[in-house]
Amino acid sequence: MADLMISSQNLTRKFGDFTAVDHISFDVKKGEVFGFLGANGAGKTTAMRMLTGLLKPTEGEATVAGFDVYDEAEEIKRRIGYMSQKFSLYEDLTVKENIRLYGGIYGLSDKLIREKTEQLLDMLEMQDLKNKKIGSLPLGWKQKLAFSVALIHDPGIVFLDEPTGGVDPITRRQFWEQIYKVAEEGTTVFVTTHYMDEAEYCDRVTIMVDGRIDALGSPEELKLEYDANNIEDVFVKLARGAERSDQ
Ligand SMILES: Nc1ncnc2c1ncn2[C@@H]1O[C@H](COP(=O)(O)OP(=O)(O)OP(=O)(O)O)[C@@H](O)[C@H]1O
Repeated sequence: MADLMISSQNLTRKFGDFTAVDHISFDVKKGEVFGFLGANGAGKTTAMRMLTGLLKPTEGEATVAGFDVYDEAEEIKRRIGYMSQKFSLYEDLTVKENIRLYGGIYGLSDKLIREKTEQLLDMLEMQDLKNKKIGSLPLGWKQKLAFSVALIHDPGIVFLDEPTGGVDPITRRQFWEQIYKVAEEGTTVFVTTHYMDEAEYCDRVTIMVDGRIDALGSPEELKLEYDANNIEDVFVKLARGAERSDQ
């Protein structure tokens, strides 16, 4: 049980009469790269918001890093990293200022922030860019930096909401190398994506359709189960029966 970073049983969220997330159940182990797939509107962001302590579930149970999503949301927030396309770095601040800002938000001491800043700039080979405003950097660099900043407080688990949107396949591949590296070091990675090739890089994936988890397993298991050549085929077979209009 100590190795379980997420445990969800029948987690559900309704908005009025509409069920955005419908009784989803799954576990995620420490160090696992867990992919969350689904068409637009399937319920991925709502599920992620419940697991990160930002939104109360309507029913069901879930723990993240051993803490309960209903009563211990603040504990959860302190122990997770979070990166989304929408909430990211401050464009008007420099690379170094962004790192310092997030270090402060996550409660690191000034000394640790200085050390982490140097480590991070070296690791990302961004020393020459440290005084450049974020707004002037290519999207791929911003994503790599946002990912590293989400890990600055060494959380046990990081949630990534469509982290690689809008960049080319080579830049996406480099981003995934960063993901593997932190997973090897023991950090759990929960990632939503709609890039089907990225699903193949995950240890296990779930596919959400109309708020439900319709498939869950390793990419190999799912391809066998659905008699498909790749995850995209699995996804198409499942999504064909979907009802939500915005996909
Ligand atoms: N606050 C809200 N009030 C009412 N309906 C909502 C709310 N948030 C989400 N929904 C609805 O719940 C459904 C699931 O939305 P959600 O954003 O979780 O999907 P998603 O899979 O993350 O899609 P996307 O990739 O487009 O973000 C959608 O039909 C959406 O319109």
